[in-house]
Amino acid sequence: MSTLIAYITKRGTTEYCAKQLAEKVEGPVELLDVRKNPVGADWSAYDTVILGVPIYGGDIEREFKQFVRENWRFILSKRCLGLYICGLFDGEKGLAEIKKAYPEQLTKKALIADNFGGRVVQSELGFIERTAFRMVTKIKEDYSNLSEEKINAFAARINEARTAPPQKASASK
Ligand SMILES: Cc1cc2nc3c(=O)[nH]c(=O)nc-3n(C[C@H](O)[C@H](O)[C@H](O)COP(=O)(O)O)c2cc1C
Repeated sequence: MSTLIAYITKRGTTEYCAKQLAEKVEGPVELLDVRKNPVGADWSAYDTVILGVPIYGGDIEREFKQFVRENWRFILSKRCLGLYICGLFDGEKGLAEIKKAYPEQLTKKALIADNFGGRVVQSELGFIERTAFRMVTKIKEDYSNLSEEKINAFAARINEARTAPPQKASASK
């Protein structure tokens, strides 16, 4: 069985993370850019699903919300589920952004849900976005707190779960 990594991206960071995961997760992996294919996938082909989305203004894009809303039963039925976001805020704020990005049923089911960090290239932003970004973050330079370690740990957790037997026997004392 294969892994599906479904993501959306505005400026490439979330896609970069999806491609990194695709290299690190064992077995066949397919990438799905939800903006290019909002209808979704042939879900029966996958036992593992990874979802990735960037955070803008504390929220995620409507297109991705709709994709998850329309497919959540399929997503929930998978043996292995991993969720990530790309956002600059870490700590409590980052955790709150993960909770807001994904429905509770999915975060509960997920083996791992993490914020990989984000990247901003000032010259890629339009005037309004640049102004809003600078006001909120006070960051005026190009910036990255993207964590390769988190991507590696995420992939390792998925690989560990995929190779584990489907159900663990309950331990008797
Ligand atoms: C206008 C703007 C608003 C942003 N708002 C947030 C935010 O509310 N929370 C956050 O954690 N990161 C925020 N970010 C950082 C993005 O999540 C980060 O740049 C991410 O890497 C974008 O992913 P993408 O390249 O896949 O679009 C913002 C960035 C910009 C440019």
